[in-house]
Amino acid sequence: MSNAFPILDLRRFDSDRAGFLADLREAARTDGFFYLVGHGVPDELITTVFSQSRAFFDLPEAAKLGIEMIHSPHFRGYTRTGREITRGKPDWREQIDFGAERPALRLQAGDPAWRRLQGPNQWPTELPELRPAIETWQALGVGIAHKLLRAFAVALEQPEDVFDASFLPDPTQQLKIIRYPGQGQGGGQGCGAHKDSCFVTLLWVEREPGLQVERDGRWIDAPPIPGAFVVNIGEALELASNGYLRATVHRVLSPPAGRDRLSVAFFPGPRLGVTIPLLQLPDALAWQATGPESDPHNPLFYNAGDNALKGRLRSHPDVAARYYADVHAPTGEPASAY
Ligand SMILES: O=C(O)CCC(=O)C(=O)O
Ligand SMILES: [Fe+2]
Repeated sequence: MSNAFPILDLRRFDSDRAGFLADLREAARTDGFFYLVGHGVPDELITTVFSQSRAFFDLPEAAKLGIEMIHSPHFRGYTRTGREITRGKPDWREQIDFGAERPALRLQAGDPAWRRLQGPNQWPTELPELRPAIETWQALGVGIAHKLLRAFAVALEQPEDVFDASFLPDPTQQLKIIRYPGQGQGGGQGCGAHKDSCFVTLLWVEREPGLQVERDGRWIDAPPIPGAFVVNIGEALELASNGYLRATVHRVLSPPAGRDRLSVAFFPGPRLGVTIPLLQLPDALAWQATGPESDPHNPLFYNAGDNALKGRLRSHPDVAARYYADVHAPTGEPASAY
């Protein structure tokens, strides 16, 4: 059976730019999901990250809880199965969230709440090899994302560096290592339907299928392809392109009983302080840019920090309650109502 989503080779951005951009534009305008090869991430790094991830998830629960996210106002650390919430329901997955390793910002009264997002990670001391591997993955992922952003810029008939000032030198670098237990242990919703808030998501799935993409009200399977990232457009690109590019809703089903599913999801996003630029598209494209989707359950914000924080507060109500009890949605509701 052929794949529902195209396979793009990133090397063609240099060797066959016109052809690559035509394929990218087509992929971006249809589902906003594609597979990416020619990305340059070495096999050994992938093997190390998955073997270290598995070793972490195999640790006794008490050890994993030593780095639980509730200890971090920056939404870093371990989340137990069933603790993360999507569309109001628990996700049947356990994970560690990492971000860019930076010191927490000095906060003053009246500072915007998103300034609390920056800070250090929580690394498991039992697995010293995990940290350098994740940091290498983040660095390579930023390079891939930067190249993709340049490609999207040209595809949108913009200056090639139009996103650079919103991304570099200190992009948002959220990365999750995730384990989905098999059905029968409470599973079903591995991860509920959602959009990602970043520019583009670079997802690597170890081997199990389960990811599904919404197309015209139906769910289309996006199984892993060996050697390829699954790439999808995030809300920041939807906002920048006034909806010409769409962040597509997707979800993950729990694997069958007796199996589990590991993935590494990297969400390179705009720098926290920036306003996501609203691009002036040429007329030929602008008529198809009908504005970002207006969804009362998922307001989109041009302020990158507000948009990133929205997703974190909604997904981790326990962390939100502990460190962000003072934060309210623009409508005046508590943040949990986002
Ligand atoms: O694990 C996956 O396959 C995708 C996870 C995902 O969509 C997310 O965490 O945003
Ligand atoms: Fe996602």
